Amino acid sequence: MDKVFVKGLKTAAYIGVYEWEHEQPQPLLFDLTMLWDQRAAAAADDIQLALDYDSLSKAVVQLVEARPRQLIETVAEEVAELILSDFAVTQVTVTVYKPQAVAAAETVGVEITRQRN
Ligand SMILES: Nc1nc2c(c(=O)[nH]1)N=C([C@H](O)[C@@H](O)CO)CN2
Repeated sequence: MDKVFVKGLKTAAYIGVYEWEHEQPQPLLFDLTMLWDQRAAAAADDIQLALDYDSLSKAVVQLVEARPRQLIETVAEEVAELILSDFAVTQVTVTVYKPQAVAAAETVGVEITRQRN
């Protein structure tokens, strides 16, 4: 199956288990990979038949920045749910990076793959 992807999507999120993490935003980055049959869009050369990575990215940023959360696992699940419900996608892989979480590490994160029921 074909894929549409977004790599390194930047957000500023209130995220973490510590009180101070809810007082200032910190970067959360996302890689998003969606299964998508692109043949109809390519044949018609029509954005209406494509998975629009621009509107999808904007929807993800809006969701992530909307409210504070404790765990990056929660953010990953909510982003996957949004993409499966609001876009005609059957499977999505969401990777969340929290680069400022562990000083000794380049980054930390989680990755999930979810399918539409
Ligand atoms: N599996 C997780 N472990 C941890 C998380 C998390 O979201 N998922 N969060 C924290 C703290 O918020 C940390 O990032 C602060 O530096 C610790 N472990």
